[in-house]
Amino acid sequence: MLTADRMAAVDANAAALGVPRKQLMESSGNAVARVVRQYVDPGDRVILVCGRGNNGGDAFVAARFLSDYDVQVALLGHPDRIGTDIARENWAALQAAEIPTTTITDSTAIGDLDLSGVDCIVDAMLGTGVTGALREPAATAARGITAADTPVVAVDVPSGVDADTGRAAGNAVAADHVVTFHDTKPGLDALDAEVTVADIGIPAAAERFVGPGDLLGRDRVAESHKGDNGELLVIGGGPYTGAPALAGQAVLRAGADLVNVACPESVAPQVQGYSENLIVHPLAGEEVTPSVVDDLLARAAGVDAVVCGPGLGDSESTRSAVAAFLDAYDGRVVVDADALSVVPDVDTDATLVCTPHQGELVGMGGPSADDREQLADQVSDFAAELGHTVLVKGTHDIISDGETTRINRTGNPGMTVGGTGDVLAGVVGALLATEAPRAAASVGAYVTGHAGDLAADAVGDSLVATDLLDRLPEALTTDE
Ligand SMILES: NC(=O)C1=CN([C@@H]2O[C@H](COP(=O)(O)OP(=O)(O)OC[C@H]3O[C@@H](n4cnc5c(N)ncnc54)[C@H](O)[C@@H]3O)[C@@H](O)[C@H]2O)[C@H](O)CC1
Ligand SMILES: [K+]
Repeated sequence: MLTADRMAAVDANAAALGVPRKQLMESSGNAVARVVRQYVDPGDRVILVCGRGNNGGDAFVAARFLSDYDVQVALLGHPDRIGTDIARENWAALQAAEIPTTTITDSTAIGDLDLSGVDCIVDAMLGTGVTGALREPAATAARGITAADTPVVAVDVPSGVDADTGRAAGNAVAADHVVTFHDTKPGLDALDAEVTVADIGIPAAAERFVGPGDLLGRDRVAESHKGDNGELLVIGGGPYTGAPALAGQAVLRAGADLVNVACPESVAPQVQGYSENLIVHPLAGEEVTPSVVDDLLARAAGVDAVVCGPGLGDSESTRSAVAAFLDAYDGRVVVDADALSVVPDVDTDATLVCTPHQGELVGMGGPSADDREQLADQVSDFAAELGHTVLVKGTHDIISDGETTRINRTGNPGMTVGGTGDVLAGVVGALLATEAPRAAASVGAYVTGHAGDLAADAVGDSLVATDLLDRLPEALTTDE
């Protein structure tokens, strides 16, 4: 079951894997023609009523697969205003092949659309691109198609229906049969229509591997205010100073608005010294101890997400403090580094994203396996048991919440240098402020690895963690 947004992500991931949308459209059109043939005999009349988007494009392709029939392609709108290159190319192919087409360019001419004597109507006016109620001429055409006493095959979703909800903002086509692509859509269940799910050749990898499609639809709101894109608290430092500073800077580079770094007063000036962009809160003492937990809880109460772990060290007192914090906190937390080992023993209401490398995973009582797919299955079971999202860092990162498991393939051997894990924790934290845990972990791993790949292109083996910070803005943008 895929929502329209997830479908768009999978589609873009397929394109990145070398299966471009035009190829998918070819398979979609073929699949539509296959269903149409169930309703007609050779020589019968088929009319395909098409919109100017890719839904119409699917039907332009279908028309080429229906050469045994008396086919008519009706375009609602002017051919010059076909919205996408791939639909326009398929429209041009119809002209070159002399397949009969008509265009309906204003709302009065829609009355000329003669549906009498037609044996099958293909509804390809609108698919997942619909916004709001059907406008003219589609609204009138939808009434005509529904009123005709003829089998109606809808492409992807009946025009006017929202594929996510099954509802229509205005009128919509009542279809007898819906041919949808790759996977079913939530809104199709509620319809009184037969549904065919057509395999259009999207590789399973487009869903399994995190890709550029996963970055879609997460643009910052144009008129956002300070805080809308997240305020974070990083809890770290003590034996180390660089780790919390890297995590804090990564939070900002990944798009959050504000970052507070709570660290022992002994290292606070040093942490602040790395960057004027960080708001540093000194905690009493030389390491994080149970006596500062109330202070941490008070600071964490006002933020959108917490990153806990970078540079904390693993003293008994620090581990008790982390356990007490997680015990009492109910927000969203990325748990990294030395903080990870306490997770299996705490009973927390917080929503955790744990970011262990394979050694830390074992330290948490988790699995180990050399085979990626075997490890992925085991990580899924481990995450389900833990009740939290787990991101296992490695050559290929494994992300699972126990329900869905994703693999990230960005990144390179140069990233085994110190500090890249702190950057990852900060990036995931920033995303966790505004996104669901699995999405934050998946996109965080992808973006951090991508930043590492961009850095490796520039500096090769000399890569250091701060190189990643500089490349995060580019790694977060998508060409889509
Ligand atoms: N992987 C896939 O899922 C594939 C899907 N394909 C097909 O592509 C459509 C979605 O195409 P898209 O171009 O994004 O949108 P539409 O064709 O549905 O509509 C865009 C078109 O409609 C106009 N419009 C929007 N709202 C309204 C309205 N209320 N009234 C009138 N007109 C409206 C808008 O202005 C645009 O011109 C998907 O459903 C599949 O059929 C491809 O085959 C590739 C693989
Ligand atoms: K449709």
